[in-house]
Amino acid sequence: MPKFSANLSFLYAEVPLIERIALAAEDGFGAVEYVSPYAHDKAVLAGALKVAGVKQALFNLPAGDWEAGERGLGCLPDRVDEFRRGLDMAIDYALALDCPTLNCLAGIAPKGVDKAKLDRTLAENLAYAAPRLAEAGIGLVFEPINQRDMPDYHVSTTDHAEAIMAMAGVENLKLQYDFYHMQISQGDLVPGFERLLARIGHVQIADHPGRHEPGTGEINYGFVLEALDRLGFDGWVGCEYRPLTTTREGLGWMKRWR
Ligand SMILES: O=C(O)[C@H](O)C(=O)CO
Ligand SMILES: [Mg+2]
Repeated sequence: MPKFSANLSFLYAEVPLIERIALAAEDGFGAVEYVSPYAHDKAVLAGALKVAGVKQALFNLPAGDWEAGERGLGCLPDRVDEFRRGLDMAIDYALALDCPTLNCLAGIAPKGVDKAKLDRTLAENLAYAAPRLAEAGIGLVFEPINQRDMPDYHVSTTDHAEAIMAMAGVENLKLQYDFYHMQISQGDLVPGFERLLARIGHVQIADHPGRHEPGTGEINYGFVLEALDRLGFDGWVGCEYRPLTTTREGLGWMKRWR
């Protein structure tokens, strides 16, 4: 049975983040994840997880100035110091929240900078972070994101991500396989997942078009989720979709998997 994590940057958006944790638990999610915990006191977050009885599955390394359009520091050659400082803060939060996995956002490719230099910077940052996270008992993932939702995001395909992993050459580095982005960037969803299974540390789901609940679009999530089970994927499956109406009204698709 897939283990579902509620992505609180998308679900229960009608209430503040801390309150979303209890709602996710009431609806049967075993874990929560979100883009960023850093605006919140880690003790408050840890307390809310404990009271609700859910785990923290994932969050992202500090990703720069989100409001200004930044989407990660991973590939940015002039932000390496900031990346490293952010890593320390992320480890601090992950230990307080008992979070097993952190996601590194590669970032938007700056105009006019050689792509090979961006690749090298990303690989070096991942190679710096992975062993430090391993020492703290935390896994590292990074995620290809489609160009339509995030124009100029540096990594959009699994081929590119695999090349970066080969350059980084470290243990403790896996992929975040987001079926929504994969559908837009390259398709071949289940065979692609199966080929990379041993290198996948976290999964996320949403339907396409619209990035809404499974069952609202063209992706056959019955088939996809059965495949995850059949293939023995035992990581968290993050529900990273925008509910068509409210989160609760849109949870019908999950009943089959309880
Ligand atoms: O957008 C996504 O798919 C991500 O998983 C993310 O965390 C950045 O928005
Ligand atoms: Mg995602």
